[in-house]
Amino acid sequence: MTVINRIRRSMIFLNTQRAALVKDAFVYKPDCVILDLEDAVAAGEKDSARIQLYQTLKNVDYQGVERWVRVNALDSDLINEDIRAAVAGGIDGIRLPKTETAAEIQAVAKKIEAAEKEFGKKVGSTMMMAAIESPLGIMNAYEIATADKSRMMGIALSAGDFTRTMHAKRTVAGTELFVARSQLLMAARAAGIMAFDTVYTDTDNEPGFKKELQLIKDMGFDGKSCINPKQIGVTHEVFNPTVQEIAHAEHILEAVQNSKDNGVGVLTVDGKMVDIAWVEGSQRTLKLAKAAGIYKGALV
Ligand SMILES: CC(C)(COP(=O)(O)OP(=O)(O)OC[C@H]1O[C@@H](n2cnc3c(N)ncnc32)[C@H](O)[C@@H]1OP(=O)(O)O)[C@@H](O)C(=O)NCCC(=O)NCCSC(=O)C[C@@](O)(CC(=O)O)C(=O)O
Ligand SMILES: [Mg+2]
Repeated sequence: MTVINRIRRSMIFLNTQRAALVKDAFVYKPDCVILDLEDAVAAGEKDSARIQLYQTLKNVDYQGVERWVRVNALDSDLINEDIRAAVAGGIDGIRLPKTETAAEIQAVAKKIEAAEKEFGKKVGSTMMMAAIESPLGIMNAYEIATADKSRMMGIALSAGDFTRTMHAKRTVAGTELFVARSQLLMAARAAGIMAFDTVYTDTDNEPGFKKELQLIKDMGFDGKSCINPKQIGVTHEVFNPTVQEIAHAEHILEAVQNSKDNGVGVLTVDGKMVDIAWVEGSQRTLKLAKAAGIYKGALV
């Protein structure tokens, strides 16, 4: 699956209403940018933000940073023009906010296909991701994740709207998000697509942000939606495999290979039991490290 064969630790929201924010965001080296036409843009500025979006996509070289557009929701009267401008500008993917059903993904995929045809783009070349922001969306996460097997790159949790619709309160521990995070992750893994965690709004609280990053990395998320450039470096730092994780993964792959040659199934590596079930995770660690430019070995 080519769409997920890429590292996406950080996706930073850029408010398309503000030219100064969108024109050189690539200098912060995020893995992806999300040019926002939805909630960051004031109601009276939607048309000018969309024009700004098109000009940006046409004129700014994002230097390899993947470019996504968060369009307005399917039930808005803005989404058709949002998709046309994004596709005409040559976007990599569309992020649909407030997704609740597979039918919504299929309806948006049709609109994207129509825009690809209208603007002479290869049909199927625009990826999609769904932001899930409500209990109904969480209940339908697997159907959403599998609604379009060729376009869907990932699903993302959006905690601001999720806690609103749950009548819940964001807490430091994140207890209110635990089930939603787990269910969204399981849906993504079962569908074979990527999973992204929600934004962290307390931008001056780096220790708190780091703790949340460690939690979601350990749970299995692929990356995080960000809102401020100062969140990018720390996101990469936490998501990148550590020196110890890289060394341990190498030891496992070498030891399992040797033990296979010697007819041994279970063994001890760095003091811990290991068998064939550890191989895939170790390969993933090394692939991630290679994609991040911190592993040059030949084991993957
Ligand atoms: C929070 C704040 C206003 C703080 O501003 P401040 O200016 O106080 O920040 P400072 O740190 O002082 O900025 C230092 C320098 O960086 C520049 N700079 C700042 N932010 C930048 C950025 N994003 N990109 C590039 N550049 C940036 C700034 O211009 C300055 O440049 P300079 O003046 O040259 O030094 C600002 O960050 C911001 O607007 N963030 C994006 C907010 C946004 O898009 N929200 C919508 C998406 S969430 C949502 O909708 C909820 C969700 O839907 C989520 C989901 O779906 O997942 C759900 O339901 O949960
Ligand atoms: Mg939201």
